[in-house]
Amino acid sequence: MLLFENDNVTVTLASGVATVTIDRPPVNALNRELLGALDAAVAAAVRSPDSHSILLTGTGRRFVAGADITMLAQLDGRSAAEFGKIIQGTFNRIEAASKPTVAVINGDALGGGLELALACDIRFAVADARLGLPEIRLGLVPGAGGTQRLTEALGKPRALEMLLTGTPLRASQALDLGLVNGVFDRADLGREAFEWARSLTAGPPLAYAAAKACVRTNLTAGRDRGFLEEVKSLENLVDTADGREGVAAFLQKRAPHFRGC
Ligand SMILES: CCCCCCCCCCCCC[C@H](O)CC(=O)SCCNC(=O)CCNC(=O)[C@H](O)C(C)(C)COP(=O)(O)OP(=O)(O)OC[C@H]1O[C@@H](n2cnc3c(N)ncnc32)[C@H](O)[C@@H]1OP(=O)(O)O
Repeated sequence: MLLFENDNVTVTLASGVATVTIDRPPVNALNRELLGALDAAVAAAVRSPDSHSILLTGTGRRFVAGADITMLAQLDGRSAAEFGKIIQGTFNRIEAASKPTVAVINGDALGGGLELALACDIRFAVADARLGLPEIRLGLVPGAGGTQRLTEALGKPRALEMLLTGTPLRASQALDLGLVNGVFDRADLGREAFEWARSLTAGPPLAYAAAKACVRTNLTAGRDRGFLEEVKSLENLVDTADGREGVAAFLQKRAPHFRGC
């Protein structure tokens, strides 16, 4: 089932999994039009009552090779800052999506491409993918959240090593460092990622959103606020049908049936 379609982005829905596919040959480079379409596509996936998890991937043998450098060359300082705010906004909305998001890294994820993957909750990569932030080699710095999210993911020394050298990680190195959750051969990546996402579809949507909010609160407002978010989430969840259903199903020794309310 097709949830969204435009020149460069489509969203299909199958078995409760929405798949957002970026298609802008030759390397899925990001420009304003693609970011607008990506924003609308992810919003459609989040809005659909039939999607319970969201995959983001690219066509061809590259995930996303970053912002469109040809477009960047036309920018001055003010328009560069404007573009930075646009791309940060899109990626922040992806990070804040109420449903689990999975980056299916089907090839090189460089610059804005890795920044997009970093905005997702889970990352699976194909074995020959490279993941890096080469902006320093352009005399720039990542402007779509990469300096923040890479540091959160790897810690300051490893993040600065990647930021200052611009040298990408191979997928196996990214796995060893915990930057990705899994690495697969190209023939297996799509199926493995889809099955992982589908495994979540019978789960409790409200609790998924709450778990993501708790983690995000720690990252944005600190640990103490994160503890408070946990307590607030439990207070809200326990008064929902799903919050009662999970415990009742356990005590009745049956599978729970969560309905997202
Ligand atoms: C002077 C004013 C500057 C103003 C700057 C303003 C900045 C504001 C930014 C705010 C938001 C920041 C977002 C983000 O942090 C910034 C970025 O993402 S910068 C880009 C980072 N990415 C890269 O540096 C990757 C560059 N590409 C490569 O390393 C290689 O191309 C590759 C992807 C590893 C593939 O290599 P190859 O297989 O050898 O193939 P080619 O190199 O020949 O490429 C094939 C084809 O694709 C074109 N291309 C590749 N990458 C890009 C790209 N990012 N944008 C546009 N086009 C790209 C390449 O030119 C080839 O085209 P062809 O020659 O065939 O027409």
